Amino acid sequence: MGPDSINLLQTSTRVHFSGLHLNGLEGRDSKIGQPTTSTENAPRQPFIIGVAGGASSGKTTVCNMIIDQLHDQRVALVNQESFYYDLTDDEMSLVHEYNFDHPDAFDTENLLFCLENLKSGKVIDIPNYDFRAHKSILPSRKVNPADVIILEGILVFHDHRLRDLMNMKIFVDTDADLRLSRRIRRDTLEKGRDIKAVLDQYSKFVKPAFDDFILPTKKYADIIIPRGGDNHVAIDLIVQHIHTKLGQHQLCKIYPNLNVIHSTFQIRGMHTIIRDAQTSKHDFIFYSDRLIRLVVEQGLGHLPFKEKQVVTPTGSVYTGVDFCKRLCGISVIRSGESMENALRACCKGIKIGKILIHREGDNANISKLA
Ligand SMILES: Nc1ncnc2c1ncn2[C@@H]1O[C@H](COP(=O)(O)OP(=O)(O)O)[C@@H](O)[C@H]1O
Ligand SMILES: O=c1ccn([C@@H]2O[C@H](COP(=O)(O)O)[C@@H](O)[C@H]2O)c(=O)[nH]1
Repeated sequence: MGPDSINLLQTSTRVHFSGLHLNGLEGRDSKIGQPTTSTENAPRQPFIIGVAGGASSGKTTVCNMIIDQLHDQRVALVNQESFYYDLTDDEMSLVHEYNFDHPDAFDTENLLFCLENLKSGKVIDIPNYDFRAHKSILPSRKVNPADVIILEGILVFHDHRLRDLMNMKIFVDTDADLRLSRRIRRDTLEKGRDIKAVLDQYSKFVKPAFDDFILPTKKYADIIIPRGGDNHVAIDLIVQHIHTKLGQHQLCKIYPNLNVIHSTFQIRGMHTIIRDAQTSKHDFIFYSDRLIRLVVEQGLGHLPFKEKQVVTPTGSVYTGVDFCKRLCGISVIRSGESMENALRACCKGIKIGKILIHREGDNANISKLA
């Protein structure tokens, strides 16, 4: 662990807190949300997470739990095992002698190439590695650009170029006996291997590679999760952190008093409809009105209020707030007056004034007529 670690958990020498280590995460992912240009269309840098740990430690389980909780974000999952080199015929004939746990078993150059392309917003083709054939088969898997990219695999922290691409590094730390028992169960039941072959591979390659290559990369982790998918506290904290980083909208960096409404599938769905060239005028107006209503409701939430107590029908006192009085709306003529209906629907009896912003002649003098 680096000297700048923030410890939220124990090692033998550190404070025991909750089941999670954060090693200098804060301020690290400065690439996220950094304004490159001032427009909303500027491509947002995806948040790249690396998830490493021994075989059968629960990496996939942890990734799936994170993905489940990031429901309103676009997430791309990339497995390092998709990038195993194809075995040659000679290697196939001696497959029991092949070390699938050595860093050289992976085509790391291709993995880097794919990840860099995905990061820059391109659709990528990921090889489809077949564990029975020990080679990639067609068709490959298309992966679309995403807000969050998760790279999972036993050795994803081994190459510094991969580590450098990551905004967050997670190490799933599960006891060796549990990893072995899960591996025996998985390889015998799901992969149809016999138990002797599984144990031989484990003692010959899996365990030595864990000690020599995987465990030494634990020091690069920002977060170490003991007990993998059983550690709900750790996963909740990770998801919260990702949400915070993704929530830092580009424009908020430039305009600190800008409030960006939290996105949901509903909101993204409506944006999809109003951007679609095929959408009818009727639907465009309907969904624009719904979106505008959300903006108006959100805006009203920022107006001042004062505390107010009321007596409920059951006679108890409820301490609430009173909306501020003397509100009026100003509608800008020629902007389509698009927010008027929503404002009237939200604020009973509100008075709405009109303002015309009018350009006179070619000298760009702007006068306001109310
Ligand atoms: N917390 C857990 N409790 C019980 N079984 C688990 C747990 N986490 C993972 N497993 C099982 O262990 C096996 C390996 O888990 P997986 O998440 O695929 O690990 P990895 O991706 O590290 O190989 C799978 O069969 C999975 O269902
Ligand atoms: O053809 C293969 C390729 C890999 N393995 C083993 O898989 C694990 C890594 O996968 P996890 O999902 O992280 O468990 C690794 O230990 C390899 O030994 C294989 O047996 N055959």
